[in-house]
Amino acid sequence: MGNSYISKRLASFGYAFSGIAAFLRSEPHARIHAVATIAVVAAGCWYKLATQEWIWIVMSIALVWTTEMFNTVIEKMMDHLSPQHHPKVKFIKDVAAGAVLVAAIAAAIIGAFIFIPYIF
Ligand SMILES: Nc1ncnc2c1ncn2[C@@H]1O[C@H](COP(=O)(O)OP(=O)(O)OP(=O)(O)O)[C@@H](O)[C@H]1O
Repeated sequence: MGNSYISKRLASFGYAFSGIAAFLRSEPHARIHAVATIAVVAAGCWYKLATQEWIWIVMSIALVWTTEMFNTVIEKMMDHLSPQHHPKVKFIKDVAAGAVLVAAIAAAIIGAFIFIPYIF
């Protein structure tokens, strides 16, 4: 019983990782986020950020990735459930896209607060 519990939990991790891989493979936006993430982490290492600064950077990166992943899920779900044009689908997709924009603006502001003093 213990073994089957652990193997089920491991399988769930496997599905979650394959979800991340599928997101990276299928979505051009995901690859843009991956490049941006690598650039920000490289800059953070270059400027030797403090622990508090890393915490803000990691939270910002996670916020942008999670909102983009949920936005993709909502888009795919609506395309599957309601392929025809509908004002409610427009509202759902636009609000989901707006959530990504809010996260991206917040991440850009946090990035500016952290990196501008190092750069200048
Ligand atoms: N079924 C629909 N009914 C009404 N409006 C829609 C519908 N599908 C898309 N739209 C409108 O088109 C916009 C773009 O939708 P789409 O699903 O192509 O997202 P996208 O941001 O272009 O996605 P991606 O670039 O990741 O493919 C939506 O935000 C919405 O305004």
